[in-house]
Amino acid sequence: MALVTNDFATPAELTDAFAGRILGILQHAIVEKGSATLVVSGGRTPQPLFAKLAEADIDWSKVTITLADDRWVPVTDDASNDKLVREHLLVKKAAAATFITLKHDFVDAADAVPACEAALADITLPFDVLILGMGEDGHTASLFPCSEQIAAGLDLNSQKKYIAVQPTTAPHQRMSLTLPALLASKNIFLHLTGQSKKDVVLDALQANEIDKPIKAVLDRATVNLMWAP
Ligand SMILES: O=C(O)[C@H](O)[C@@H](O)[C@H](O)[C@H](O)COP(=O)(O)O
Repeated sequence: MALVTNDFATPAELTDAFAGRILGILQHAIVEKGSATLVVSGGRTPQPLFAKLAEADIDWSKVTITLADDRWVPVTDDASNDKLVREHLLVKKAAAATFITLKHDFVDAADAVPACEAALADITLPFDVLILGMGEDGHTASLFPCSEQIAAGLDLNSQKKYIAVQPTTAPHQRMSLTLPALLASKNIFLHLTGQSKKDVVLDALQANEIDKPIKAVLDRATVNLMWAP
């Protein structure tokens, strides 16, 4: 499919423009169908974007927000994406949004997959907005190339929306949307800063095989790269 590159001079300019893009899509979805869905990723990159979105004056009560993935840690743990979203996105005006957590009360993430599937059952796919991040290893969401679960996570025939992942190059068990679930999105954004990550994306585009999970998304969807140095 296609990579649409949107380069910005600074992360601040990226944040402002990206927030505007997202809010426009959400607002259109609310007007068109009375609701909107936003899937966000965790990590460090999205925090300024979350702060910008949280201040926006749209009808957040019509928006459902969930995570592309989470670390299998208590939601009080600083590594938790659930905590990140609750502290930086579900505040101010965006506090009125509905949030679907991935973190259920199971010791092992694998035991929580049915609960995650059930929690998402009432959401009509495709998602309106999906925001992906990426690691230097080309992982996206928690589809890690190092994990034993990567083939299952990238299986386009999977009927599952979630998969429990045990990366070997990153801490914590993870819960992640599967590739087919990620691709069930009307607008897919890849939110990156720094030249090295951009180079990973450009190399993945040129690669002949899917050696990096991000390529599985790039090959099958129109991805809007939102990038700043
Ligand atoms: O749980 C996570 O860590 C994310 O969902 C993951 O996919 C993230 O987007 C990348 O690892 C980039 O993270 P940074 O923005 O911190 O570089």
